[in-house]
Amino acid sequence: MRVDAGRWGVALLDRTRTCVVALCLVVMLAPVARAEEVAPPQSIIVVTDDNYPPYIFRDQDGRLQGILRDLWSLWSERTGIAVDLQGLDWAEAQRRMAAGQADAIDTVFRTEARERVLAFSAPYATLDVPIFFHSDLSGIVDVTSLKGFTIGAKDGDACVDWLKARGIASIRPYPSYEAIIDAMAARETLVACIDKPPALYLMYKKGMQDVLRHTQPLYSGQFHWAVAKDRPELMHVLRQGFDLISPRERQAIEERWFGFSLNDRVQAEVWREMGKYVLAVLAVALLLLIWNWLLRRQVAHKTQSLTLALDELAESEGRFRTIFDHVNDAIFIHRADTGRLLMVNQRMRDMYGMGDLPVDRIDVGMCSAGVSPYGAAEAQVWLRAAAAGQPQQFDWHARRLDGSLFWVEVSMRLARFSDGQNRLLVVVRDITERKNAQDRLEFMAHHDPLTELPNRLLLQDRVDRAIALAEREGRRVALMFLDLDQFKTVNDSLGHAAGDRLLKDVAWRLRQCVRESDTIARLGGDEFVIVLNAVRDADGVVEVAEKIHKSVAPPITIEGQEVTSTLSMGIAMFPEDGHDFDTLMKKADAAMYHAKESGRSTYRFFAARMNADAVAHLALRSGLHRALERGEFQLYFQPQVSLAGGAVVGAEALIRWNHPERGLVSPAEFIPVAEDSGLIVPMGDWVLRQACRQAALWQAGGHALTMAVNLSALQFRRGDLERAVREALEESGLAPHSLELELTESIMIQDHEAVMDMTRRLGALGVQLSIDDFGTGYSSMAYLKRFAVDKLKIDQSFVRDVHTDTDNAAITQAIIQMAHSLKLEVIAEGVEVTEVVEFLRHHGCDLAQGFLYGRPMTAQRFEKTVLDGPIS
Ligand SMILES: Nc1nc2c(ncn2[C@@H]2O[C@@H]3COP(=O)(O)O[C@H]4[C@@H](O)[C@H](n5cnc6c(=O)[nH]c(N)nc65)O[C@@H]4COP(=O)(O)O[C@H]3[C@H]2O)c(=O)[nH]1
Repeated sequence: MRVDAGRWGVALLDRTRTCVVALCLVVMLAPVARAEEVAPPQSIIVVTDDNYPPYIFRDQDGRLQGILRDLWSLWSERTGIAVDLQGLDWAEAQRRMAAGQADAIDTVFRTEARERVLAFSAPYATLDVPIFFHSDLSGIVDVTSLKGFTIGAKDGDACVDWLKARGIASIRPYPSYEAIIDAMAARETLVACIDKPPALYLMYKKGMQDVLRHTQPLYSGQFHWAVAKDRPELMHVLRQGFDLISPRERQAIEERWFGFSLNDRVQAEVWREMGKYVLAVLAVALLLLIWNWLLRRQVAHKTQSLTLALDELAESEGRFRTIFDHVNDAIFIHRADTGRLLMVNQRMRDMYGMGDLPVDRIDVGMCSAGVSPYGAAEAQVWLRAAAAGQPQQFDWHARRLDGSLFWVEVSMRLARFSDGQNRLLVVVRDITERKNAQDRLEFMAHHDPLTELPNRLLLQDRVDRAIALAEREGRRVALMFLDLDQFKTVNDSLGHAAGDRLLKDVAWRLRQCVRESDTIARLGGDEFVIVLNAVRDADGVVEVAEKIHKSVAPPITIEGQEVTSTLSMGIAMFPEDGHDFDTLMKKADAAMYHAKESGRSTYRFFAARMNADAVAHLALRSGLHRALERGEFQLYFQPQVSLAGGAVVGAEALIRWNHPERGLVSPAEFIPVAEDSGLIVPMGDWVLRQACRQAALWQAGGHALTMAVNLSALQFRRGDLERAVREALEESGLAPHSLELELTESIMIQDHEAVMDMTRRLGALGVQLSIDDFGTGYSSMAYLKRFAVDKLKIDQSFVRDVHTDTDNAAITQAIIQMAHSLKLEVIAEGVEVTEVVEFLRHHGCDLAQGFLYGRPMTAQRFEKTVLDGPIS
């Protein structure tokens, strides 16, 4: 209700004001009319565009509607002058105005042409004229960008003149703005020049706000109404009439058609446009914010990852460094071109004694022995191959920074680094121990471990070379085969350690006798070979042989014993005796045996006969093996006589070999061979059984004889001597005290404890023990006391000439006295003449044995000549 009352109030106020204004207009116009004598018109014709919504347009019924219709109605109402407002096609409206068929024209822009004929009111609306275009087009921003397009425009519109004035001729005319908008909706026209207010109005009406866009205004036009220039009184009337319409009324009319004032509408449009921009800007800002946030998150993430990676890298670097420094091998990286080291591990520093020396002050050359065959030339070959991508592995003679040398195994390969540079990665292993072991093995393969002299293998090589050289130079080579005469005795009596010492001493002495270029080799046992290179003749060889004899002659002391060693030498010459190693060796060996047979401690050159002897010697060795099986051995017996009464009280069993071809062979020839081959043990057992059996037979025949049997050192060491003796006694039934075992001095002084034990056990069996060949070995009272021996046998070398040789007489006498002081019986062997018997009797010797009483003989002969016939 209050609202209605308000409206009514306003209407009443307006009507009152209108009456006042009309009255004033009459008052005001009266003097004018009087002055010009022109009466105000009763009615006026106003032509206008009929299609410029919302200013003026026709509704569905064809009636004019719009702001201008309402304004002119109000004007008519205020002035009392009827207004025939004619909405026409704009061109027609202009034509009628020009033809004087209308009093005023509205919705007209002010142009120069029009100013010439029309008088214009003040502008009442400012209208932008932009280009409208489909939103899917781009690049349309100003008039120049319109070229190539057909521009839609309302026929007779100011825009047509404006475009043409700017060279745009391709214009499609439409009867109204609505027709243009419809044509654009149908995409018949894509671009059009339309005044902005009707365009926006029509787009809004047809829901095409999003279909079309527009440029900045090409220009701005202003709406006027106008009258013919020659009708100022009419202009005056019209102006006064409009002055009667208040701005508020005008605004109310505009709001009614726009819904709000045109300016507000434009403002809203601006705000809407701005809003779009603001939204777009906000959206962009938001996107930027999100992007920024995402970027920050990504950066944070990356930073974290990077930190982690750096930590891992540092940790990995630490781990790498720990491993790098603690591996057992030295590792270094160096430049292949300059050899300069770039990186070394701790092991490398330790191995090469680098200390804290900066790595860039070391090059690989400083780490190499640099001596052939490991010199710079070889290194270059390996370095080049490794730099070409072929991994290399080789042994290298390395040098510590203090100059000392050692052996390494080097593995070298190309390493490509991230900086694109190629380096060599080198792993070095200290192989000094392995190398030394290899060298030692190599040495051992070619040398005798005891004396470190070349062995047979190396000897052969040296002989071959010496022969080749001598052949070229027309010279000779001497091959000397040496054998130590007493080695066996020393070895058996003083033990292996003593034997070894003797061999080493002899080796040392031999070295003093020959030139560096000559070769001394040890073949094993007591055999040595000397090769004299490039000798002129046999005289030179003789000189060396004598030098050698002199050199080995001085005795050496081993385990408190003075040992004198002599050598037997056989010499073969190239080219006379052979052209190859084997031949020369055989011949030198044969010559050596010949030297031995010739009395030892001498040398012999090879002669054809020696070869035959050597062959015979070999045959002896092999024949001996078969002799026992074939029953080729036989025992001979030599009588032992009591010097006091002249009775035969015993016999010594002496072995003989009835060789099928050679006849009787002396034990002096085959016993050493049997000892060498070990055959002496079964042979000794056989002798024991035979001798006991024979003694028992003789005893059974009424001859109370003791039976003396020789024992070899080997029987003591290897044979089960006690068992053999017991069995022989048991088998034969001989009383143990009738068996006398002859031991040599050399047996007595070997492995004391074992020998003492054995002699005690033999003694316990009840057998007698005597020492054979007393005086030739290491005659010592000490062991005579310790061993439970019963008898001494003075060696025949003293006895034989005791009547003529005072020295031997003195020795024999001393032995007899000493033996008796120890309560031992004494027997002298080698008694050949009665003078010796007298001497022995005179000095109290108990027994005698020798050719004087009978040579060794068969059992039958012994019975016939000794047992059955008295011995004088
Ligand atoms: N010039 C000369 N010589 C005399 C005289 N009286 C004895 N002979 C010899 O002197 C050697 C004594 O034996 P042997 O010293 O034990 O020396 C023995 C002994 O060591 C060894 N032998 C002999 N038979 C055996 C044996 O059955 N077993 C062992 N292990 N060795 C034996 O062979 C060596 C040599 O034996 P045979 O040639 O039989 O030589 C015997 C004997 O023929 C003499 O008045 N003048």
